[in-house]
Amino acid sequence: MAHYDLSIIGSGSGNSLITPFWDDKRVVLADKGSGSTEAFGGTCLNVGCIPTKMFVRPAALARGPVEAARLNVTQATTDVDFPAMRDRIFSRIDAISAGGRHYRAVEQEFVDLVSEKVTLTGDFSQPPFAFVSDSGVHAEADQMVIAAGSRPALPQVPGIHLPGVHTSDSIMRIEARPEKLLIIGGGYIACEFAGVFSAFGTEVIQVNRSRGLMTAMDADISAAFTAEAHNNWTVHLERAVTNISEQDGGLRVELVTSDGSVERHDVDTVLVAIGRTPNTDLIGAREAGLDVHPDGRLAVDACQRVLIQGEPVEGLYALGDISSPAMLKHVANQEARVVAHNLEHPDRIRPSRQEAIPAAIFSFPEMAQVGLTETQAAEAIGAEHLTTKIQNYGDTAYGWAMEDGEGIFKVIADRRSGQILGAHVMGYQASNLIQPIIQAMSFGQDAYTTARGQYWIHPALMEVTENALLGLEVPIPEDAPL
Ligand SMILES: Cc1cc2nc3c(=O)[nH]c(=O)nc-3n(C[C@H](O)[C@H](O)[C@H](O)COP(=O)(O)OP(=O)(O)OC[C@H]3O[C@@H](n4cnc5c(N)ncnc54)[C@H](O)[C@@H]3O)c2cc1C
Ligand SMILES: NC(=O)c1ccc[n+]([C@@H]2O[C@H](COP(=O)([O-])OP(=O)(O)OC[C@H]3O[C@@H](n4cnc5c(N)ncnc54)[C@H](O)[C@@H]3O)[C@@H](O)[C@H]2O)c1
Repeated sequence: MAHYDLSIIGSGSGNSLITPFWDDKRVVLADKGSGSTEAFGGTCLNVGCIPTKMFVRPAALARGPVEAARLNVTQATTDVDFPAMRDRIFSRIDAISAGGRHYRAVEQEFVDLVSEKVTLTGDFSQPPFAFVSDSGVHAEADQMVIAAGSRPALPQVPGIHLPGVHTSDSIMRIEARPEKLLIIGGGYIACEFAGVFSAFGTEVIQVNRSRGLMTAMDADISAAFTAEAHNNWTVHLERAVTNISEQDGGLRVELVTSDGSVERHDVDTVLVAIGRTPNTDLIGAREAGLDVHPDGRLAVDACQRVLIQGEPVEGLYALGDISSPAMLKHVANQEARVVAHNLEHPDRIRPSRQEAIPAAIFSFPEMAQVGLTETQAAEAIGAEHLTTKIQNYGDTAYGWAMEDGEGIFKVIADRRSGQILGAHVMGYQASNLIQPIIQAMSFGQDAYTTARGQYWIHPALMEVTENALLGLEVPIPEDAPL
């Protein structure tokens, strides 16, 4: 069996662990590949954040005439060339993926690349830690990082594997833009693709079993987004998919409503987006004795060390979707930076940052969030101690310029101290407007100091953020900035 200094499973965020520190050591990197092309480089690059947002941008342009009409400008989107767009996007992505594979496999002699599915094997209570590949390649190492990610969850309904039924792994490479697309799910992926394909002219039917969309977000944002989605594409709530079958060259999807009646929709394409499953089963984590949460995530301590019977194992780390409750690339990247440090400095390991984790959903409209929802904040410190402000984009100068009628920026703080507890945004550029709040929460700045301790460019859209902060009822110290 080959022996290495470092073994990594997963070429997404795991790939960034191979810093110059390892140049004179031996590293093995195993990856079975992502998506239908089994590409190197993980989810974000190949089937996740990057290609989706490369579709979101042209979708925003395709919607341009709607805003233009509000502003007395007549424009028309006359064509969306989906195949050309798809080929442009993936010609860039596939080249990056292939270059990354070549760099590790060929140019870096100290790295061995195993392009196969691997499974943990042997005793994991102490080093060396070993895996075996499907074809029988054995490798053991003094330190190991499990960064094997997650995959789309599939509902157990008949017809789920029919051609034409897609997940985010395959929908972006389809031959042609669907005429009629039924999307199952009401979370991040479902809402982003509903925004994209509806902008391209596809008839979108979004089906969710709960009473709203994006229900994990603050209730005000979830309600506002659900109302907007109803205006922009067809939304059917409180329905469960029970069957998918082939029908007249297309697909027939059967739904059961909350009162038990059955609905049928004939479409050409289905997208399933009901959450993601951590890949602990694919690596045989339970069989190797590693602690696994009930939801399938690997259990780790604050320093990302994997737990066995509640105790951290020295030199055995996990990061990203396989262990993190927040399946987000910026979270996986931060954890990778921490794990890279801990691998290189086992005598002074550090914890990963779990505070003020933000997220954005690049749908139409865009949404962003950081910190606690109002419900969570009330549970945490008592509703009587909260102050909240919902700032309409439309009540600021740039909002007038946009004739914006939908954008809202909600901020929540502790009225006793001015500590910001959370922010929740829906509207144009939500992912950017929220950044000063992320910064304030990360550096412990109170709401008033954040608002008045700096200039805000007038009349930029960022005045939405400033005004939201100024709308909170928080203490203003005597010597506060003016
Ligand atoms: C459609 C979509 C859009 C997204 N958009 C965003 C976004 O806008 N912003 C954001 O922050 N996050 C987004 N995410 C989430 C983000 O992509 C993930 O959180 C992130 O990529 C996880 O990185 P990772 O390194 O943990 O796993 P991955 O990048 O998934 O890497 C894991 C790798 O391990 C390999 N692997 C798994 N099991 C084995 C095995 N047994 N043997 C060998 N190899 C194995 C996999 O093939 C994969 O290549 C999106 C996700 C999806 C699906
Ligand atoms: N912009 C981003 O940052 C971004 C984009 C895409 C994905 N992601 C990450 O990927 C994760 C997975 O995304 P997702 O949209 O698949 O999951 P999600 O958890 O965001 O949403 C899942 C949705 O599916 C519904 N659902 C669950 N089980 C169901 C069932 N059996 N039948 C019908 N509906 C069901 C849920 O009610 C929910 O609306 C996200 O949670 C997020 O962490 C992030």
